[in-house]
Amino acid sequence: MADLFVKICGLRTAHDVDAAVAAGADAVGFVFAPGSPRTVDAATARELAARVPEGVLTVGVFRGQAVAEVRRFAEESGVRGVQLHGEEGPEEFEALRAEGRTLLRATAERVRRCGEYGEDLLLLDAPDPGSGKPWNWGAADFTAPEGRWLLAGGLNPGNVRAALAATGAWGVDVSSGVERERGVKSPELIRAFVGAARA
Ligand SMILES: O=C(O)c1ccccc1N[C@@H]1O[C@H](COP(=O)(O)O)[C@@H](O)[C@H]1O
Repeated sequence: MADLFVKICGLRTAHDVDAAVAAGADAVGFVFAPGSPRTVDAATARELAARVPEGVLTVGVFRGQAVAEVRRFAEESGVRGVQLHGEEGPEEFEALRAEGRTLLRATAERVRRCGEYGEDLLLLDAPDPGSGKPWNWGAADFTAPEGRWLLAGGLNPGNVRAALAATGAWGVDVSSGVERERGVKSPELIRAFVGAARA
């Protein structure tokens, strides 16, 4: 599955970014949501994003933050994508769309298709994002949404193939599963994850 879209999230150092890009990630994420062991400030994200080649999408990750704050972080860091994990509705997506960024809508709801809120990519995640806990994507009654959607939540090099086989996801997103300890990425696990996802 050569075209599988892979996003590596929660990067905090130049080393992390270089490892994700070298492994072949399509997108890299910087967490701006407060309270995460992966949270970075806008200036750090700007430095990290500057290392990322044009063809790789840089994404700012937010949870329950006001549009004005999302906009400020996005502008200050220069990320080209915005991932929202809160209760945002179509109005917030519409407001952010005006800035021309790629919009990712992250949800634990059973959403039927990508694009209902004007998002470019839909992200089906666990109720507790960034926890590394899988959700029941393997359940018999799971119905994949239509369109471009990413599976996230508790993925790792050991389970990503099974997750893709069970769901048929268009892409995958990982954070905890490529860390050697909470908040600390492992280049080896990043490589192993991308390799397994695209095997
Ligand atoms: O990574 C975080 O700490 C985080 C905080 C707030 C919102 C989202 C966060 N991460 C996102 O969670 C999923 C999957 O994480 P995991 O692989 O289960 O750890 C991914 O989309 C991250 O972007």
